[in-house]
Amino acid sequence: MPDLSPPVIRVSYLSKRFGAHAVVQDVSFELAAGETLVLLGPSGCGKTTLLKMLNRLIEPDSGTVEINGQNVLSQRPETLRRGIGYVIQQVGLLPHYTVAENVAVVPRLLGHAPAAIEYRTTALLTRLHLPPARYAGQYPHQLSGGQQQRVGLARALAADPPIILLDEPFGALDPLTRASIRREFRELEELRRKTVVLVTHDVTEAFELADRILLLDAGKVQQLGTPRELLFQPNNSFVRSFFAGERLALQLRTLTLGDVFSGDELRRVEAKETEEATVADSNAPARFTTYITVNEALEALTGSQAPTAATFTVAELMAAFGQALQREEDAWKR
Ligand SMILES: Nc1ncnc2c1ncn2[C@@H]1O[C@H](COP(=O)(O)OP(=O)(O)OP(=O)(O)O)[C@@H](O)[C@H]1O
Repeated sequence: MPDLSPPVIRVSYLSKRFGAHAVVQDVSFELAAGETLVLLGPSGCGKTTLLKMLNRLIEPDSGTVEINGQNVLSQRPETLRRGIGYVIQQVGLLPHYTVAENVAVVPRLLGHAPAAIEYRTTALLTRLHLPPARYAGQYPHQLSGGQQQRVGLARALAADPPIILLDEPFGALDPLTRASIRREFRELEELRRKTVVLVTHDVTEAFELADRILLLDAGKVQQLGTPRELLFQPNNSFVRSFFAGERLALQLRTLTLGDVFSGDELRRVEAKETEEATVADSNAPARFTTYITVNEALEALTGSQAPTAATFTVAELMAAFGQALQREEDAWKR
């Protein structure tokens, strides 16, 4: 049976001008429940304007946005926004409220019971590595940028909205903090179930987080597709040149062990891992499954927790990766 449920977000022919400047032009896309769409493109291409039209912080000139099959214009903006989590680069925490009070803002507006709010706040802060005993009573200025960003994310998740919009959520952080928060973000079970639209101009970030990427230039969609499609099957020269500078890094993050090794080779690795797996605790080294990316495998092989079960070396992995790239490029040429 085909799935007849409407997409969670459906955007049709959305356009917006500021004066003579057409900032978003005829943008359409659909997003299924649980999908993460990344809006990517150079500075000023209209990403933030597009994102803000989803929760009516900006009203479009033409086109429609439907959330769960309902036109957003038929709902009061305040009601609509309470059902959609929103995180911005500047975080926007209330300076005179504690961390716990900041997280509780929307659940309070929604009239949730105080005990339920406290339970939820405690759980979220714990999950986001901000132990409540230490951080719940602190004020935003007492936190580092990365910690403030986590509080912003906890606040967006507090009322458990099915949709989360994120505008350059890691933009203000230094590259190392940025990479580690991004990893935590990806592993957060809470977010995996949600429909997410995330704005970034960072291609690595887009490739790590996106199920699909919408690449914009001057307000127009240049390509909408999976990271793999954008990388190996670019629609036009803009798409190709946009990724040219980081091609190798992106290829390493796109191809998985399943792509580079044959089924037999992977079965050998998995059999050895199973044989050697003694305690499966959270400190156990990463396991080499079909789905882990070549980049993750390289990090595991060269890191302090190199899996003893590896049946291949870095050199063998790179050779197999080179061959897989060739196969991939040949396949798209055909
Ligand atoms: N309220 C406004 N009035 C006039 N022009 C605006 C307004 N908001 C945005 N713009 C212009 O629209 C264009 C797109 O802005 P937008 O913030 O959507 O881009 P962006 O892709 O998110 O950029 P960045 O990555 O730099 O944040 C820019 O040229 C910007 O100057």
